[in-house]
Amino acid sequence: MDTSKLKPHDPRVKYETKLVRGKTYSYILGEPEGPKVDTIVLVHGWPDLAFGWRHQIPYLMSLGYQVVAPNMLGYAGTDAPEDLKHYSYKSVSDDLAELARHFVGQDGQIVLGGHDWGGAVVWRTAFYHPKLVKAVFSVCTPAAPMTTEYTPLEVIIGAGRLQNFKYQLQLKETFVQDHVTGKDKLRQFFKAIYYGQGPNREVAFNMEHGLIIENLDLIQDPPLLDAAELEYYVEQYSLQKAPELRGPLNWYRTREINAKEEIALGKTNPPRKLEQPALFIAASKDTALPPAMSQGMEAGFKDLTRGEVDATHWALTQAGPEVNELISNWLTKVNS
Ligand SMILES: O=C(NCCCc1ccccc1)N[C@H]1CC[C@H](OCc2c(F)cccc2F)CC1
Repeated sequence: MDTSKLKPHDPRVKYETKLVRGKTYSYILGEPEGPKVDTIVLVHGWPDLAFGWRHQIPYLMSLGYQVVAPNMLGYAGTDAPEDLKHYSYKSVSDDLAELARHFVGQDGQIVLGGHDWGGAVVWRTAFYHPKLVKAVFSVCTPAAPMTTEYTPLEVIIGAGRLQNFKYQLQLKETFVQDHVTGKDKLRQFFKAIYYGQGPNREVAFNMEHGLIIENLDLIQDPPLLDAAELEYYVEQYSLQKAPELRGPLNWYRTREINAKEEIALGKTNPPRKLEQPALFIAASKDTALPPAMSQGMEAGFKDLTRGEVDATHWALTQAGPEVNELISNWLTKVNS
């Protein structure tokens, strides 16, 4: 079968929606041609879409996997609830579990994969739903230990730690959603996020500041998105009513909610090593999630496989074949 990357509105996959714990989720569904080996659920990050897995979906289908890639809460044809509680790791994990069970039944199992925020989500989902998740992988995002006390990000960054997360101090406020609304601004935003630059190599997004609004209109075509893909991102984000980035940015407003939830859950469900086979793929040039952040994560796993690809944060598209090979080799072990 044709394992080339999905194009926008690609006929090789289906585009469906399901009501999941009161929210409508839209998702890409890819069916294998022959007998199904397993079901894989793929979870994207920010600012991305199910389409962000376009290099992986046809390839995994050709290996015999049924692939379910949701647009996560706040994105594209999925609901963007106002209440931030719906965006917590625990709530999103429970959404993914319910969505997955539509495909594998109450006692079935899935392989679960994530990128970026989706990587953070899949580590927690494997913890909260150990019977459902038979194996779990994350691209770029290392596993963070369960929170035992809440420290505001301002305090952590003010103390000189996690400087690569400085941009999150801007994203959690309303500046970006107030200034990036409407198709033209969204188009410039995606050009900036996917490494487009101005005529004098100006950038309009970096880890230090986040969005640099004064450079936004200078940004030219991005190296990592072709014209049709760029339009698809603009079109899909425009399915949300203005401010279109409110839902996606809500993920950056969950830090206290996640901390409180994990502290409470930790009392009845204490941290333990993940028993499932796990794969972590680092991206050598990811400035938001540098490989060094994964130091020591082995301590949380019984069976962790590590890989690395030579790519930026957008490793799924920039190093598609290399990511696919690492996943495939690991899946062979999982199913052996
Ligand atoms: O903000 C994120 N992605 C946006 C990248 C923007 C970008 C655009 C263009 C080029 C490069 C970058 N990702 C989040 C994902 C969750 C993370 O928080 C939880 C967490 C920890 F704090 C520590 C260890 C693991 C862990 F999961 C915090 C970064």
